[in-house]
Amino acid sequence: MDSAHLENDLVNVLFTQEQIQERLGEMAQQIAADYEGKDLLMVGVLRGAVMVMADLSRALPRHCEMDWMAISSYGSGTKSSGVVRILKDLDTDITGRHVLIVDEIIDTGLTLSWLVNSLGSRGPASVEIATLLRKPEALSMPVEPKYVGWDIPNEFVVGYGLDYHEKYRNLRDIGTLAPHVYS
Ligand SMILES: O=P(O)(O)OC[C@H]1O[C@H](OP(=O)(O)OP(=O)(O)O)[C@H](O)[C@@H]1O
Ligand SMILES: Nc1nc2[nH]cnc2c(=O)[nH]1
Repeated sequence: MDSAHLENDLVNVLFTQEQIQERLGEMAQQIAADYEGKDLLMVGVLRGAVMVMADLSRALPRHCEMDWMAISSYGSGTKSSGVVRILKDLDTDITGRHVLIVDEIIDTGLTLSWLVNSLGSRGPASVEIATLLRKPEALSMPVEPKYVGWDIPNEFVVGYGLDYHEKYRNLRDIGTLAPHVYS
């Protein structure tokens, strides 16, 4: 599959790579201001958050540490159920640390509300969330990301870390897939 083919599978580009970098730059400025004088541990949620973590952290004009978690949500079909299992835990002791969870999308909100509770029980100084995208369903969940790139409609999106059957994560833009991909 060449890159031209990859781009052609998008029916609608929601955010271009330029828009994504600009928005992440704005979020980074806000994060830098909010965490001034504090240590900052950014926790990426594998695998989709790899791109956001790479670009958001490099847009930060300050030091930060990074760690990663891999979690799996169980549910029927493609829906998350909120029953979460840790596949890879943090290597860092977060007691007394300022933790910023970095993810690319909050959909139902189940995964991150579980993760905030889980990390919150380890005695951190604070736990906040930065997500590039948020879908409407998450607004009715007890999960309040401090930093949100964009609120988007309830559509399945791919690119910039977001996959469809593990493909399209390496697209630079974010968009919706053409119907022929699903058939
Ligand atoms: O708000 P929710 O409905 O719980 O969904 C959000 C989760 O879904 C995505 O991960 P996914 O399970 O697709 O795994 P991936 O990062 O490995 O692609 C995303 O990174 C969040 O962790
Ligand atoms: N690729 C992808 N993964 C998701 N996980 C939760 N919502 C989405 C979405 O819209 N796209």
